[in-house]
Amino acid sequence: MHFALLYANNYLRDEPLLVTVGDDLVGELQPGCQVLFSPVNNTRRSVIGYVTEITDPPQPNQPEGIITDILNSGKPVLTPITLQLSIWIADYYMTHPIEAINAILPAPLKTKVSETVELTDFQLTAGNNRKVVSTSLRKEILKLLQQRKKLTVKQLENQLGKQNLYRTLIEMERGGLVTLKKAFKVAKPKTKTAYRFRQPYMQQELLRAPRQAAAVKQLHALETSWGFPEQLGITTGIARELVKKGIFEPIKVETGTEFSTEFSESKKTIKHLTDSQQRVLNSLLSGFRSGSFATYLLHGITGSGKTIIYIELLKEVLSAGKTAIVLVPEISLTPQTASRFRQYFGNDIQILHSAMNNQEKYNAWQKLRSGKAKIALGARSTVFAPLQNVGAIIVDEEHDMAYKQDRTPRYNGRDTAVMRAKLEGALCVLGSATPSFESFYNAKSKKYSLLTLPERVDGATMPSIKLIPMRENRKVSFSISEVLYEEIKKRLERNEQVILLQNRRGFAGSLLCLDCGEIPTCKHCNIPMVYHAATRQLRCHYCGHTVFYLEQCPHCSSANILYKSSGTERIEEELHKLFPEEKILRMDVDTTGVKGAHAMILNDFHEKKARILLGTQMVAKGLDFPDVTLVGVLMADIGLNIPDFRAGERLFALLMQVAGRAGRSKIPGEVYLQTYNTDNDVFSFLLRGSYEKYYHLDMQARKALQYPPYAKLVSCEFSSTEEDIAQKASEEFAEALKPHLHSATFLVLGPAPAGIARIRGRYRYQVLLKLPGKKISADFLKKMRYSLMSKYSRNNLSITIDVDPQSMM
Ligand SMILES: Nc1ncnc2c1ncn2[C@@H]1O[C@H](COP(=O)(O)OP(=O)(O)OP(=O)(O)O)[C@@H](O)[C@H]1O
Ligand SMILES: [Zn+2]
Repeated sequence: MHFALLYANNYLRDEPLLVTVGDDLVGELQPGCQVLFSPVNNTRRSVIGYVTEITDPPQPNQPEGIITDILNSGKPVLTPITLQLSIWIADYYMTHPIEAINAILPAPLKTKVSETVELTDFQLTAGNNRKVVSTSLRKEILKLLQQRKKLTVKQLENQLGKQNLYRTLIEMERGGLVTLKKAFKVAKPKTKTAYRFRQPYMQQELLRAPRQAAAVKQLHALETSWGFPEQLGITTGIARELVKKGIFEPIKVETGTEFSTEFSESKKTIKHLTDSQQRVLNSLLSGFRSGSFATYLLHGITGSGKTIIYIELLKEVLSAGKTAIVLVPEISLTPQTASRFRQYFGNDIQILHSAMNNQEKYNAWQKLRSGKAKIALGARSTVFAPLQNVGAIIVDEEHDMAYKQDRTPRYNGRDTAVMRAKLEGALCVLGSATPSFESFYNAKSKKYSLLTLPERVDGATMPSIKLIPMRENRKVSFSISEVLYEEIKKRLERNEQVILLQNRRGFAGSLLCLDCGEIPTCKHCNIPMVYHAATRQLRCHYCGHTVFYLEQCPHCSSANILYKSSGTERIEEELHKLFPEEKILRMDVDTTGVKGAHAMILNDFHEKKARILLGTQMVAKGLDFPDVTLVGVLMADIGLNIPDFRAGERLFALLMQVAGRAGRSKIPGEVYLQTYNTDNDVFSFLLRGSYEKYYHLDMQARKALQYPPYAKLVSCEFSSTEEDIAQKASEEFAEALKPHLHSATFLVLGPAPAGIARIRGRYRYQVLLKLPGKKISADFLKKMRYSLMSKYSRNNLSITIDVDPQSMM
């Protein structure tokens, strides 16, 4: 008898299951293989599992089932290193190994979609290779395939009345007779009807119906050549009227955000690296050549030319016969970076993004697994790319919050990258103009090697930053000061470009009644709702709940409403009034909901089809446009009010990043921040351009209060549809913890209702653990979790443990 250890779906355990291996599979099976196994007591059920070890001789335990087949052509789906990584994730982030494995593998690999079998050309032309076709079973299979060309494994099994054919098929594949692969039904992309002008728009067209006229005007103003009825402020009925009149025509537009490679930029040849770039590259290259694990933090100011250093490093990695991983925060937001890498590496690079369909994802994964592509570039989960022999892992914009996954397993892609590099014996490079304070601390304490690029390339200088105190300055519109207005005007006169940032949409558009003080809040989520003028609706940004809004207080009917801070949409209107001739590009969640929208907006800006780009945080990320000479932040204080100890760090980074979009070539840039509280430390250090001084200041506060990096945080969330259960469970948890931890080395905060006390009808309580001594037994926490969950299983209790939480709302 032969045995193996495996983790299986639906078995939420920390220890692997012991199973027997069918005799015919011995020799095929390797650690990392995806298999089907049948539990002892239910041989008809088959569950997908992942083998971690082949053990022989047997252990004293009773086997819990038998492996009946191997999937994925018998090739392991986990490399020895991604297998180790899954165990590390499970341990560090306090989840189960099977959950970590399921996070590592892309969806199409985990589906029950049966693999299909096809004859190869070789088989059709070269005649039969006697050795391989010798058994009658194989002959039967070939005969069936000759009739039907392509069959799923299941169909073959049914037709032949046999089970577990994989083993045989794998051998036939090896003999070159058939190929096995998964084929997915490609779902038709979702589309929605939009409208565009049938003929080029002509001003003289007189429309008496005011709504139709407004819609025509609105469509003219949009950055896209088409618009959905709600963007045009009309019903589908009115849109059809316009179609009848021959003014509009309907088109189908694909919805869903998708990365588009349509961002086109001609390849820039960089003749030689600057001295600083060369110095940094040399350090990285010698680190790489030494062949051992090391982590570098590349602190290069905005516009210092980090991308080309990554590219030069990767060239060396590939020529040494190794592979590499590049992580970016959100791929749709950085089409420019992705396209630059592609220009250099062509087919050697595989870009991964969440909007690929299953077939594309599956193909991309196989390409990396087989070594046909040597570089994987993508967001967070790309850290799990099935590459072997990884020589370098690059984490661009390493400070970005998007690296943290906000569902189980709650891993941080950046930290996982460092761990994977360690397991691979590879080089890890974390790059940013505003490193996370944790990473900077690690560099200061010599855990990482610090490399700096202190100046911009090509003689460009850092932009100058100025504050506009809003209380003392005249405004030309609700959200724009006279000073900023004049500066924008100056840039337009010189045909330069402007980027305007309005921070965070969740806070923009909030309402307050100046008569009764009412703030409309979502009845499900207990958070303020946001006003959307286009649809005249209030919307909850957590659960999507909407209500109609008539620009008056729902409580006392007063029309005296304060729009606490304006959303990008409202600012766009103000800009239209101030600069009626100017085309304005707006980039926020509303304008980027359709396929390729980010790239489209950025392309337009790149080609100078518009000179003003207005947006949320999206406009702060990595954009590199030489003609941008002015950056304006409309309410620079927003962001400081988030209940989070990292609020200062985050706002500092955001403002520094957005400021860094200005003056990236010969013409110097200027940055204006409209503020309400000019005394804040964030602003004073920003004016001095002193990232490091602000870091030291913030570190003092963190040290005093024992926040990371001085302590490790673990946040435990208790939620239930019954409020008292969530509260009771969290109290019991906190009580049970106390005797096990010594007050010198830990702190338990709470329980308290979470920042957002209710989401989708569930009440949430939080217990926050600060662990200066770093370690708490994961086993202990997990056991408490299980026992509480089973105690309150009838009350719908769920407990989420978040290690190193990034946001505690
Ligand atoms: N040695 C060089 N000579 C001339 N131009 C260069 C050189 N190195 C980089 N550049 C150009 O400088 C610009 C800025 O480079 P890059 O976008 O890599 O900056 P970055 O460090 O990533 O900045 P940010 O952190 O703001 O995104 C790019 O247009 C790039 O092509
Ligand atoms: Zn809601």
